[in-house]
Amino acid sequence: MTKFEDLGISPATMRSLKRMGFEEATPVQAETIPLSLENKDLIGQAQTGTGKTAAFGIPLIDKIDKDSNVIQGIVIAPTRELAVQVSEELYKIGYGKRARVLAIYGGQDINRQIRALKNHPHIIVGTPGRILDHINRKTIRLENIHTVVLDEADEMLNMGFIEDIEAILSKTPEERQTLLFSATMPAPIQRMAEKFMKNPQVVRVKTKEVTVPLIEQYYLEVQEKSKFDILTRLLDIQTPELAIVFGRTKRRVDELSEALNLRGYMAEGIHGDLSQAKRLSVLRKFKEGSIDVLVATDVAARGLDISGVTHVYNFDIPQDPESYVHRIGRTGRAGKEGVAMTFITPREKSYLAVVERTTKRKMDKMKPPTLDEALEGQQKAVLEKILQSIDSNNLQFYKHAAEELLEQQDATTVVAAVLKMLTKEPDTTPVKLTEEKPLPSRRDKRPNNDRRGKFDSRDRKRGNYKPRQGQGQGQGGRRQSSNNKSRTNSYK
Ligand SMILES: Nc1ncnc2c1ncn2[C@@H]1O[C@H](COP(=O)(O)OP(=O)(O)OP(=O)(O)O)[C@@H](O)[C@H]1O
Ligand SMILES: [Mg+2]
Repeated sequence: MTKFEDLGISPATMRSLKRMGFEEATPVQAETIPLSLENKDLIGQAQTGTGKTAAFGIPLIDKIDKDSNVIQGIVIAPTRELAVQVSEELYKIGYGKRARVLAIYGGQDINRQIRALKNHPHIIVGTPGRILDHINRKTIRLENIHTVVLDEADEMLNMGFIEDIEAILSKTPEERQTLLFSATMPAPIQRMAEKFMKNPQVVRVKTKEVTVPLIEQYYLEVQEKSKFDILTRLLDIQTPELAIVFGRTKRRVDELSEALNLRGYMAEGIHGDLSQAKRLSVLRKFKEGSIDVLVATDVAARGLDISGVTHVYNFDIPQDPESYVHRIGRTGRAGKEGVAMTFITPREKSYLAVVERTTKRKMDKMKPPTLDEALEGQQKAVLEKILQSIDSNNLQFYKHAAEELLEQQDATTVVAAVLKMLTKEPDTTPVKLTEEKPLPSRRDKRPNNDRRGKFDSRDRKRGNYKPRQGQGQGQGGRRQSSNNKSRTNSYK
């Protein structure tokens, strides 16, 4: 275990860390902070939820000249929600030093951002499209930048974002420090990244698995049309504290959240077509627990740190194995446990092996639960609640009525009636879900014993390499149009 004191961090930042309750550095922090303080370029790859934000944030803040009124560091993140979250964490890290951090992202009034920029932030955290807008309007100047961070670097350098990133980097000084962080770093992306960097040190925290060992991983073989009933049964049995259900498209997310509400779950959806105000309010409600199921496209797959997420359900298998790693990484964070369940339709079965090859871990097969099992699950949840209520020992007011009832009926009958009343019977209200096309079957396209590498390159040449559909990262036209381009990190 490494103490922050031993990493060469300033007393002002140490004060912030103390206030945040950080006692020891996580492995990725211990390895990268000293290098970063020496201004080395870095590629940092470490599992989800292991503190990469503070790994780049602590040295970034520490190197700020507080008395200078220019922008000195810039962090680029793929989604608006992540930009907000990272800026909040940097604000906390910079609290001791009184560093000024500003988030600028699409969907927020640009004039408001221009006014905020007049307060001379030291660090900007933003999404690529909006940062470029400000550069073009000359409302931000990057000539005094000493550090550029690409959070979720592989996502930032995939085909959808690369042009924006190149444009931003070209406006920063040559001698800048460039830091790239992500839980995944496919080799082609890493090679591309190194072009932007000077002798980058690659720090990979040595662990066997790409995913977090504390996340239990299951898959269920299901027919497309039975997915929804199975999802609700799982929710009834597993009774997550907070759950995220990932769907492939925006339409899917809308339909799923509506269907969940019809069956009595408190669910809301988040995707790139919603207004920014709506996106932030859904996320806030989820964090506060006033909704307990968040239905999301991959817009919520990366970086979001929401404590209390105990379960992730991949209602649709993700479009690339990296996305699987990030989606399930919304649970099992900062040493907590989590459960991830992935639905696989018969035609998509070959993708399972690809995901497992990427994560270097086998998923356990789970049988889809039956209605009776769902009922049992709900009953168990009620029993637990009753036991909790007994523990809280606040029952005096009810005891007289209980005694009267027990004079008329035997105890087992009374308790059974109470259980029946409290148990939510599995709801089978019919719902409408448009069927989602399965990912193209890998087997169908691979003639004879052709190995995957060949399949892959041919597929790419034909332009038949599936871009992500409809997840809309909310970067405005730029991102939308680039969505049609192929990604470099899809299933290989
Ligand atoms: N040294 C530390 N001690 C205690 N908690 C920490 C420490 N470092 C980070 N954390 C907390 O751990 C959680 C996860 O951190 P963070 O979001 O930076 O993970 P990440 O590695 O960026 O994950 P992802 O790959 O999903 O983006 C956060 O709530 C953060 O505040
Ligand atoms: Mg992160």
